[in-house]
Amino acid sequence: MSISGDEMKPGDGQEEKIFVTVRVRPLNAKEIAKNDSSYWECVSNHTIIYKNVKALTERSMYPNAYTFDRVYGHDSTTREVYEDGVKRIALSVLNGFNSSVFAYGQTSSGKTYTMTGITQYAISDIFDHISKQDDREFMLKFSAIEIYNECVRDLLSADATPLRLLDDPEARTVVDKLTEINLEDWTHLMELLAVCEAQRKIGETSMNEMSSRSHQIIRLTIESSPSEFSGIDSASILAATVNFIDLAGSERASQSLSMGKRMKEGGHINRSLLTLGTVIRKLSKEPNGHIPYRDSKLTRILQNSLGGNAKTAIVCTLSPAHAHLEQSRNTLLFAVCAKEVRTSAQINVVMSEKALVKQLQQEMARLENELKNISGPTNDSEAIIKEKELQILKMEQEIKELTRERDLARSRLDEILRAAGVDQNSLPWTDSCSWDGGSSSGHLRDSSFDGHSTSNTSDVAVNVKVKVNAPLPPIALVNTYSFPKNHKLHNPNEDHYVFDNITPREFMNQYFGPDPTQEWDKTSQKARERTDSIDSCNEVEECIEKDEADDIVDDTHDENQIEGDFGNSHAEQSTRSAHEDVMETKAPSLTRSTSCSAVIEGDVLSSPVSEKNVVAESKSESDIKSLCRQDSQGSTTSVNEKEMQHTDGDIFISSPSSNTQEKVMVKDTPETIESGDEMEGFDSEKDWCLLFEEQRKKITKLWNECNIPLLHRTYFFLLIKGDPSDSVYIEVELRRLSFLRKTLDQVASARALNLERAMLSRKLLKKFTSTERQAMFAKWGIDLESRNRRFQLSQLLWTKTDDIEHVRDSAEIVAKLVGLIEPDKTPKELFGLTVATKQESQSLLSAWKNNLSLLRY
Ligand SMILES: Nc1ncnc2c1ncn2[C@@H]1O[C@H](COP(=O)(O)OP(=O)(O)OP(=O)(O)O)[C@@H](O)[C@H]1O
Repeated sequence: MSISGDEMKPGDGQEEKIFVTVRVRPLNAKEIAKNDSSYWECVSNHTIIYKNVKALTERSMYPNAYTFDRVYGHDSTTREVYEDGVKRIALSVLNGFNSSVFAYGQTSSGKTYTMTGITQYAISDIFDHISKQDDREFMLKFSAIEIYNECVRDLLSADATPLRLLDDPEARTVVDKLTEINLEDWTHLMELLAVCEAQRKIGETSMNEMSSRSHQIIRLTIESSPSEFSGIDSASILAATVNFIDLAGSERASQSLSMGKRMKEGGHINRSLLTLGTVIRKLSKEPNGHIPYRDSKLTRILQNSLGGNAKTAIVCTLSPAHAHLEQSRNTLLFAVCAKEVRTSAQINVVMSEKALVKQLQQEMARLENELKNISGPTNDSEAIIKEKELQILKMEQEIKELTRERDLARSRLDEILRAAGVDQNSLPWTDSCSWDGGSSSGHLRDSSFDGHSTSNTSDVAVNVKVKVNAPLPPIALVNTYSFPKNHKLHNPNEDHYVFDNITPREFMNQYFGPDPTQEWDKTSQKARERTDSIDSCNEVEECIEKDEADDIVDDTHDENQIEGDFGNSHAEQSTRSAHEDVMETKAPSLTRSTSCSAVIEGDVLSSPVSEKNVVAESKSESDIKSLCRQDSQGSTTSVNEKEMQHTDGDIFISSPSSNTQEKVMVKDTPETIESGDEMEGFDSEKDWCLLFEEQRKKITKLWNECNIPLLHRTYFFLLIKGDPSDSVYIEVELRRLSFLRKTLDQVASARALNLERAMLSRKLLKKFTSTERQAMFAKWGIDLESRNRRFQLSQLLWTKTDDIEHVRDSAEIVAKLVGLIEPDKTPKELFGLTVATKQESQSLLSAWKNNLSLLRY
């Protein structure tokens, strides 16, 4: 491949000096006729001297000897000039290097003569070289311009319109709209050269009958690529140009005798050559300084050849005539400067246009991928589909989980109701289609949850383990529970209602009122803490009137009673301990009614049942004839062992065993207990004892079942004296506990049901967008800020979505029915839900349309 041994890799700049040769033509006929003689002699291949003896003896400002890369005398041939060095430069184009060969010299010095030969030799060699290359494919493009009077003209075009010079991105000057012809063969070349010669401005001067009046540049662009990659778009190619430049000759107007047009031409020629000389001089002296390439069209076009990416050879032609000595010396001075100029040629590897497009496309694809990685999929529809698919999977998992939770909740509720003896067939959820027909649904429809506040149970403790004695009507499960009046909605926003991630218990508390049982454990714990510490018995102290002088009660017997009758082990211990401490350290006197009131009206229990009413309905204490108390060992102690005294309405109980007295104030009882009537209403003391034991067991059992705190048990214990007068308090306690157990059972059942429904309805509502929900609620007149409305909504949705597997379909159907879905959109598009077919959707729709009325109030 290598033509001249200039094998280089792309990008490796090869810096080298311009190859400068000097050629002296022979004397022409006119010069011979004038007896002129040649004083220039090439004394070697590199040195030329001025051999005029007279001149050698003169003190001249010009040197007499000049050395260049090659010098040629008058007898040299153009072939020799070409072969010795110019050829290497010119043919480097075949290796991908830009190259330039141009002739510089005064008019009629032989520039055209020399360059014509060099151009043809070089192109001939190029053809010859290409013909020998089997492994590469070549393409030659031929173009030609002339610079005439500072105008660029296309020599291959009949249009004489000057062409513009443009700067490409790599700061190279290109000729705009220049004709480029694919060179086919030698004959084609000759034709083109002939065209150029015919087009070029040539004029007759006194010095040259065929004087070139313009600078001519013939450009050959050679592109080559390996044959194995021929036709492959991605193959890279070598592309370089070789310029053959025949400059116009400098001339002296006095010598050329030019006038008018020729004088003008000469002026342009000289100016452009002067600029060329300045550029060469500066490049040789100050290559890094400012180089005035743009001062002329010639230097602009030759910029790359003179100081850029090219290999350059200059042939300086001399006229041997003595008459042209000054111009010859100027030419030699130009040559001297030129040989110091360095260029830096590098292989030009360019992409084919198709390869370039393909490379750009690949780069675009890469950038798009990077963009996707940064901003996610650009295809919105694909992203939405993927998101919806994920939502479907998540929803299906939620449905499964919800189904499991519902089944668990239902089984627990069934268990409770079964234990309570409730007819489960009468419950509303047992028949999802009984909205209109079933009595339970009728209750639901008519129920007003705000208006059925039968009891304030917010402070009632509950641990639902009891079974109710009578079947509870289904509606009662709902109606007996009402929202505490002081309950505030934390956030009435319906989205919050639907999407908050609160737990079921928090959810119920927030939207259906606080769980009346939730504070109970705290209260119970609080009670334990209070009874565990004497210092914390403030409430007891409030109930005790201190009277250190008298009214000391011997509580030894009572302790035994607590242990045996009313306390569990913990209660026995803690209560006794507290009571002992109270008795020992403070010697309190107990105010019976105050203590009872504290228990009834205090923070432990607050029953809507009036104690006075209960007492009024109870058996009169005066009817109780006798009573007894049973100690922990089962022995009985007669009430007669105590002496009861009445003073100003106070009852003092004396215990023989302790010689202490207990002062009991009875304020709320309808009547005071008369001494001597203790056994009234009882056949015998034994009857009282049996009754007392029976009631004691009931109370103890209810205390445990209702998880009554120890504080209350302690207070109640302190009320009990062991005589028939206790029956009033025992009766009250039993009624209160029974009511409590029943109420809490109802509350628990209602809450369990409501929770289940609320959670399911919330699940259903989540199928809709916020806008859809708001439109739906607005259409149905549902105000979520109303607790009642919200509850009704949950009941409605519950009824419509009894089967959890239908929740999803219900969401779609409901949306369709309220006209929220655009007719041409499938539910899947709107909700991302899995509905197998459109037919399935339509069948579901028609099925639900039949129950359209059910969806409206
Ligand atoms: N080396 C040479 N041997 C024989 N004849 C030559 C040689 N060089 C030039 N000539 C002849 O000299 C004449 C002028 O040459 P040429 O036209 O090439 O000069 P030029 O430098 O191109 O002049 P111009 O600048 O005016 O165009 C021509 O007739 C040409 O044939």
